[in-house]
Amino acid sequence: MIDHLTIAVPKGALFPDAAMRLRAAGVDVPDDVGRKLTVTTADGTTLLFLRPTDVPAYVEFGSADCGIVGKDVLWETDRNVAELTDLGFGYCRLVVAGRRIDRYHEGAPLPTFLRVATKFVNSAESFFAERDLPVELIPLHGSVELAPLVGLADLIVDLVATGTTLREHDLVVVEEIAESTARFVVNPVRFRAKYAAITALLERLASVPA
Ligand SMILES: Nc1ncnc2c1ncn2[C@@H]1O[C@H](COP(=O)(O)OP(=O)(O)OP(=O)(O)O)[C@@H](O)[C@H]1O
Ligand SMILES: O=P(O)(O)OC[C@H]1O[C@H](OP(=O)(O)OP(=O)(O)O)[C@H](O)[C@@H]1O
Repeated sequence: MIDHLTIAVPKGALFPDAAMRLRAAGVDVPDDVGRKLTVTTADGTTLLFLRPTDVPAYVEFGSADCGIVGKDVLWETDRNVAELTDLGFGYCRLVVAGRRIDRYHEGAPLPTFLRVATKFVNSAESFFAERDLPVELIPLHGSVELAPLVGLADLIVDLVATGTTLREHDLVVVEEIAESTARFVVNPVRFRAKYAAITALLERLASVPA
């Protein structure tokens, strides 16, 4: 009997490359997801279209057998999913950034009690803790670059891809924390239960160049 897979597919920035890669691996992903939540393809594969940060939850609880998600999301989650491969696309860097005018990137002393705005609370906390820098983290959900411009924070920790958003707001990278790309993740129990179907998909995904 063939095991049909349910795959968690990220919407947003990762969707075009994730869809292209899945199609090259033989999964019939629609071009336009629009407001669709899920589709089942002709070969019986079910696709769930999710906010990227929700992918690990759907995979851990087994609502999806496997999925695609940015490494940056995995840094921030305690969800029990197994990362099987680096898919290579969705490259971006998690960085500490600040206002050019503050010259932190040129070694200007940081305020004693730094305020740092970010969506990446765990990564930021570990980064500053390793450097013994006391910080007050301000968790935000988006438009993080605004925080230093209006005095909410001294620094931000955020993703940078092209660098356009930083440049347009006269912000600069102070330090790089890590690099992120999209990963193929699985539910560890489902991996054993649907080993043949998941490894076949993994091999097809991994054989397509990024
Ligand atoms: N320039 C970029 N900026 C942000 N994320 C990027 C970029 N390039 C690639 N990515 C990847 O895309 C993912 C974010 O996608 P997107 O911006 O669509 O979601 P989001 O709205 O920030 O997330 P969510 O809705 O889950 O909070 C990141 O997790 C990262 O892996
Ligand atoms: O270096 P760039 O190519 O300019 O990309 C970086 C921007 O993209 C992301 O924002 P996103 O579009 O996910 O919006 P949000 O974080 O404000 O939700 C990230 O948080 C930066 O703002």
